[in-house]
Amino acid sequence: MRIGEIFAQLGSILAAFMFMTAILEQYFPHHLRTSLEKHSQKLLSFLSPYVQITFNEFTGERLIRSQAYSAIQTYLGSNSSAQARRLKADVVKNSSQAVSLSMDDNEEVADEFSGVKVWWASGKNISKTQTFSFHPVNDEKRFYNLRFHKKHRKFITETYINHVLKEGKSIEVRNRQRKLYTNSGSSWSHVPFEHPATFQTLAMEPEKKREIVDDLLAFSKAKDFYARIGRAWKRGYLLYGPPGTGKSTMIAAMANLLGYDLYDLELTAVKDNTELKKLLIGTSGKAIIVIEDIDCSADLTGQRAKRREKKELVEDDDPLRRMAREETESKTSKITLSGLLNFIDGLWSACGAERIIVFTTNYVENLDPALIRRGRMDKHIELSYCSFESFKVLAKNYLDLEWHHLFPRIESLLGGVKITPADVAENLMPKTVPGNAEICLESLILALEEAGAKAGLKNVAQVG
Ligand SMILES: Nc1ncnc2c1ncn2[C@@H]1O[C@H](COP(=O)(O)OP(=O)(O)OP(=O)(O)O)[C@@H](O)[C@H]1O
Ligand SMILES: [Mg+2]
Repeated sequence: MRIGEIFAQLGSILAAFMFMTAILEQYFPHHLRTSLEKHSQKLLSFLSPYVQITFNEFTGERLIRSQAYSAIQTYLGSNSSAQARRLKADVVKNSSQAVSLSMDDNEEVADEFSGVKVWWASGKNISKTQTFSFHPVNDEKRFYNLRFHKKHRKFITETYINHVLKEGKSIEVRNRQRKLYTNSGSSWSHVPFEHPATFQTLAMEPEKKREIVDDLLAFSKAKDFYARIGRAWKRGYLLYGPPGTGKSTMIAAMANLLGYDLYDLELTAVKDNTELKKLLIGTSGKAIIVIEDIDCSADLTGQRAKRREKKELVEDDDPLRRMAREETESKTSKITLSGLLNFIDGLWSACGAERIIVFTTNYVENLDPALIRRGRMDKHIELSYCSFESFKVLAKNYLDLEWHHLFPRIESLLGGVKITPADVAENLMPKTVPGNAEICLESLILALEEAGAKAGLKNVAQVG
């Protein structure tokens, strides 16, 4: 058939359709028309081998945006931008992406999963109820239609839809702008979390690094496991080691690896256990809660009492006022170790999921064994002085060097000197523009020799 004939036939079909619609509109009352439409649709779906499932954008009477709809939208994102002819671009709040693309209304894209082909179509209903308002009311209700062959019904409803929702949600998590929370009083305030640290750039022995990464990834995927064994989905890490060995850097790398938010809990700013409770309940899932320098924080009571005494002496010598203040202050219970442990163990279990708590300290030996026993702090990680393996990571990061003729000298010096990765990093910072690797490595060798000489002097003094 020639093109012209095809168009002519299409035209006559369209004309017949319009004629029928006009007749229907004119001679059939509204309710008859609706029932006719319904029956013809039923007939069509009876004859069709395809099944269709609709996912509406808004659910329930309070018109809450459906999580399934937004997960599907995200899931279809890459498919849509590759297949659909008309796309919608949106600036998404709380997302690290500049714009997100989704298919426009009345577009269709195909998807395939485990060899089964399905089609997703987007559409919108415009509500027919017209209410008078000074402000135009947007009554569009969007939806996605999932169409598939009826022989795959079981697979689609039991496996495919779950896969789409899970994948969509995890893409949402990966794309969202993560936050760094800090506490003031009993509330959190936040800024965007933009620390660039990754495990790749963290200087550490490769096997140890691998083990930590595996542990974190296993945790993040273990929702069902934790549910099955009846434990709260949380994990505690204790990072210990001298200043400048990468504890804080590792926490940022953890957050970047898992896509979690960071809550930096400053215990010295928390008034009492009630405030602590509020703060911890106020944290969301997919979060790392960090308490840095726990050895200093555990001694809170003493520090605060001392600080208060000093302040009172300076600020207030009216005995009546001082007595009144002392009375109110003695009423407020302070943070105690048991308050903290309660959360880590018990209360927390009841009020949330997928949380990692990280404690850091420079002096692990000062910590109360009750605080760090396994189950509370599941994994103890020592960050230590710079080894040659760690140095190689830093050399790659800072100088883009895999090997250099000065490396053997540095290796032998590192064997006998304690230097932190922070100090090594400082020496590897470019000193000229453009950077010169040799100058940096020589500056590091000098620093190592000086540190070696100092340590030698100390040893001699000790022996003497
Ligand atoms: N293991 C490491 N890998 C990569 N960089 C590191 C490492 N350790 C330290 N650094 C560098 O040194 C700086 C200080 O490190 P970081 O703040 O992580 O140390 P820290 O162990 O938390 O110290 P502190 O005990 O004083 O809090 C970081 O900005 C980072 O650039
Ligand atoms: Mg730190």
